Amino acid sequence: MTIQKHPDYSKETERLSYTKGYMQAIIQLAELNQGQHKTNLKEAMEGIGDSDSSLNYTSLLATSNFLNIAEGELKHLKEVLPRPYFARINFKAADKQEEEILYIGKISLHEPETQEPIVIDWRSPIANVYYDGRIGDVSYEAYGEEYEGNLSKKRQYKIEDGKLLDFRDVDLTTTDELLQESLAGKADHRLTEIVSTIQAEQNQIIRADLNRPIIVQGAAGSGKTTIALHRISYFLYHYADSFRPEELMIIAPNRMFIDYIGDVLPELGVNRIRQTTYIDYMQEAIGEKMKVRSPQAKLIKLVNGEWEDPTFEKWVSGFKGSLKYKKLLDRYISRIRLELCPKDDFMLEKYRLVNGTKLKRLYLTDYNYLSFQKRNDKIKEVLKSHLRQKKKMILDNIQKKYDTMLEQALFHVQNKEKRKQRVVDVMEWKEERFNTLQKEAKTAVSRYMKPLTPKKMLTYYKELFNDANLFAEVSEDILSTQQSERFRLYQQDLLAGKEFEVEDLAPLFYIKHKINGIPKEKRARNVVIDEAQDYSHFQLYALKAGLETDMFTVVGDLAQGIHSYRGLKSWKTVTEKILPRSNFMTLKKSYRTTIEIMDLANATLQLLKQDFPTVEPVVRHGQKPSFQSFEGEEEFAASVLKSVEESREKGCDLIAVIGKNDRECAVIYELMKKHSTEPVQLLLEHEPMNKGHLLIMPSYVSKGLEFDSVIIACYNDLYEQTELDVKLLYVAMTRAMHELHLISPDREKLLLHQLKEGILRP
Ligand SMILES: Nc1ncnc2c1ncn2[C@@H]1O[C@H](COP(=O)(O)OP(=O)(O)OP(=O)(O)O)[C@@H](O)[C@H]1O
Repeated sequence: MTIQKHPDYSKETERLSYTKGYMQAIIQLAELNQGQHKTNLKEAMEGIGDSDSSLNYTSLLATSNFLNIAEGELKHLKEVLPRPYFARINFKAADKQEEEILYIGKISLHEPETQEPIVIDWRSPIANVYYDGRIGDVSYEAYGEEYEGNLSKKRQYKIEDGKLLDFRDVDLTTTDELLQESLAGKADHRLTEIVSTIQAEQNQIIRADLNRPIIVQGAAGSGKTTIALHRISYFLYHYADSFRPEELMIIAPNRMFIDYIGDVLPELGVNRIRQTTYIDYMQEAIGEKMKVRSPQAKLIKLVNGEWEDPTFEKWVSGFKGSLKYKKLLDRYISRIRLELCPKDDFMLEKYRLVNGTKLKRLYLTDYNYLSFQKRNDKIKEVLKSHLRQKKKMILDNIQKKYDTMLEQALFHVQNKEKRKQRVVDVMEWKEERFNTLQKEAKTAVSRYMKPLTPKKMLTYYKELFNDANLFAEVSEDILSTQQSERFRLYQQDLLAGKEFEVEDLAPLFYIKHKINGIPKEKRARNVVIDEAQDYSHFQLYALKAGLETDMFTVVGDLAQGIHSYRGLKSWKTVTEKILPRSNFMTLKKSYRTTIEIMDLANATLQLLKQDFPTVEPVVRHGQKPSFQSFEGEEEFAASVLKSVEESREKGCDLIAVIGKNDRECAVIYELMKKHSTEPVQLLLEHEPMNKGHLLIMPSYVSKGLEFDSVIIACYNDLYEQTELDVKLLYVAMTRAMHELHLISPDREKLLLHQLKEGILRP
């Protein structure tokens, strides 16, 4: 049946043009308001969207005043105009007679007079029943109360450029066709908003308790990044009155990611939030000029097999990311605290102004919650205030003493000459005494505070490794004597070269927090961390401590943990020790990849010792992955080109050739430049992609990205059955949305020989 023949078609088209007319009117009015042309409003109104009688002048005027729209909102309204809503629900609240028809879109609009909703926002409490509720009896929560009702219809619309193209009702029996259609789309629309097709398991995460941290373990392609961004939008909607977007910070793995998400956030009505990478943020917050080695440097060396002693190098990274290292630093910080803590009495000449014990107590107990620098500032204030009060008293006493002396001179010295001399002397002594005291008083506080002022934070970090005895003491029963000394020398050597590893940033940030405090303007109240499996325990802990909040949204996938030598191997410590208030949730379905590709990726994952759950692809079929072997350069190039051609024929735009490492990719790139007729781009870092080019990149660079078609090419550097190689292969496979091709000298080089028959195309 064509949609035009649907009995509701004309009602639906009328509704659409009514909504659009209303929105257009508001847009024009808001623009008029903004232009301060209110005087001619009435004339200007003539001819505006008057197709519907309800758009009368008064109602619009009220709306325009009521909606004295901010520029950003107006822009958003214009953006949603071509698709004012995407779904509707028929809902009868338990306490009402009438069923309501509610249209769901990306903004909310109400009739100003009747307050009847024209469109409700997807983030509003009642919209939850669209995402969560099945047809029938449902409930939703709003402002702490539970509301019940009956959902009799869920209808989805396909509206493009303001035209109604299709609509269909969703119930228990129909699969979600809109989702299917959306997933069949192209990769260059990646990370668009998915408000119309959010799935129940994803909805639960978006709407999970906003006052608690959340940790999401989500399979590759399960929508972690997408869902994190939607949760931000949901959060800001709910706390619009009490939370400024600037107080929310997304920490993305690299700049490329920020470009990606940069497109989606405005579509979700989210502006002005902070977006940064871990390294950028750390450097900014630490506030010292530092040379930090590339975060990929270690991994690349590891993948290329270039480490002299990989076991030790991995151990160093692991240790620096562990809470044991935090414990070691805590001991060191404790010593610094004692060094900086006031002990002596605060004196002005022979006068004791403040008792040392009191100052010590203030520092160690009362100001315990503050950084050392801030405690220092407070102590300084205490000293200054005591000095101010007591100086006057001391000066008065001196004054009295000399007055008495003067009196004695005047009345008891008989000899005139002697008396005169005595008076002059007393006056001079007094002045001298006053001057000395004043001078003393001027510098008393700074003299007292000088030895208590913290050194530069980087100096402290370096000193820790330069002093063998000190390090041995603070590492006692944390590291063995041998480990301790080897680690100390490693660090000493590293820092002598004025370089830091990424793993040093969390310790430095933590020390800065304890010693100087992280400046308020650098802190955030709510933090979103993507690709969290690449973070270490200490990184997460330090962020929580330094930002002084546990309001974190942490999303990641342990199966893609290619940095697990420094990162997480399980979520246990994070949920139990670092973010104990958190909700832990999982996403098991993959929305990116076809069943056939996911079968292969799952089988590859099973080669690992660690037991990762099988990822369930949503029902979307495609071709089985292909495998081609080759002999020699010519055959290799021909195989890649054949895969590219096949993918292009299937309509794939974004195609990536993924090699194991940068070495391999450089070779493939040269070969492709020679043989391919299309332009080729080599991506060794996270840099902007030239869409329309054939992209060549190492497996670790592909993490977090997605392509219509992926060609995994193994020319020289084979994948071995190690944890890292299997994960790299898994990451590469799960980048594919529609097509996957594998090329290597033989199956073994891609670990395919271990897989059961039938997974690959014959
Ligand atoms: N409910 C949905 N409706 C439509 N598309 C979706 C939905 N959920 C996820 N997707 C799509 O699935 C793809 C994967 O999403 P996303 O990149 O957020 O996943 P991820 O879990 O972060 O992946 P990875 O860990 O592999 O990088 C994207 O193209 C996204 O648009």
